[in-house]
Amino acid sequence: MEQIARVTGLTKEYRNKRGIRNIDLELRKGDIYGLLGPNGAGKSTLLKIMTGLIRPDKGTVALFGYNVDNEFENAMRKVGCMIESADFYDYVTASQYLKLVLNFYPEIGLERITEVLGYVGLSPYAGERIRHFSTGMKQKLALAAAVMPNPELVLLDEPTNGLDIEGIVLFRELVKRLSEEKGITFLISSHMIHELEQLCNRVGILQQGKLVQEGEVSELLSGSPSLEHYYIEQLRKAKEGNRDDQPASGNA
Ligand SMILES: Nc1ncnc2c1ncn2[C@@H]1O[C@H](COP(=O)(O)OP(=O)(O)OP(=O)(O)O)[C@@H](O)[C@H]1O
Repeated sequence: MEQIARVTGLTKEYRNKRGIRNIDLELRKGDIYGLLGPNGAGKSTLLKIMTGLIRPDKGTVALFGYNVDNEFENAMRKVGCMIESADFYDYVTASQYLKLVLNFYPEIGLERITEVLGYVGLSPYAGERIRHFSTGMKQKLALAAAVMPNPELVLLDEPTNGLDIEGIVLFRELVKRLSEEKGITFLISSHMIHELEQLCNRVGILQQGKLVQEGEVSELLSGSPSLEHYYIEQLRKAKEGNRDDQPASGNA
């Protein structure tokens, strides 16, 4: 299976000694990979390094075979992302905002704006100022921007935060559709285990900055009644293992 992303020995320690430690991770074409972990486990840190927003102390990230650190433009060419809650110029409308995003992609026509607004269910609000949007609507707009360049890899940090039930279902259907129809590979961080169980083919569990477990959802579920059950079990084991270990690198 074609390799889309390769993370090797990734380590980032903030001044407070927290962060992530020695993460290895691989994304293969077509994966919908769920990154699970409690608050402070290191999910955002990992995604920020993968998209070049912060630099690691050690380790490398290769996207499509290009190193994010020194071949950034090539590495990011086929990547869409939504990292932490999106900040917008809130005096512009949804369409105007997406038009600004299009400035980064001169090869893409204006008709794509209508298309991506339709994907996320925001067509009726295309002409409305973002200032009047709810949190969930902003999340949807950020997702629309992430898929704008027809990416082959999409990295999403807590994408369902602030979404209502309908929004969550719509999001799930959208990811599944983009995965099936366009073959897009996804890395999605979330606390929402049930969401990831229904959506992902593979998951990794981050705990206190370390990737303590990963695998195919179908395999993990063969020995557990649910992903939630499996997840809680893994966190418990990791905590027990940590008692005799070094001071934790995360605060989870
Ligand atoms: N800029 C920073 N300076 C110092 N510590 C930080 C910084 N950013 C994150 N941390 C710490 O690093 C650890 C990992 O944080 P991170 O935001 O990556 O976790 P997370 O898994 O995304 O958490 P959440 O689910 O709460 O968003 C936490 O202990 C956090 O307090």
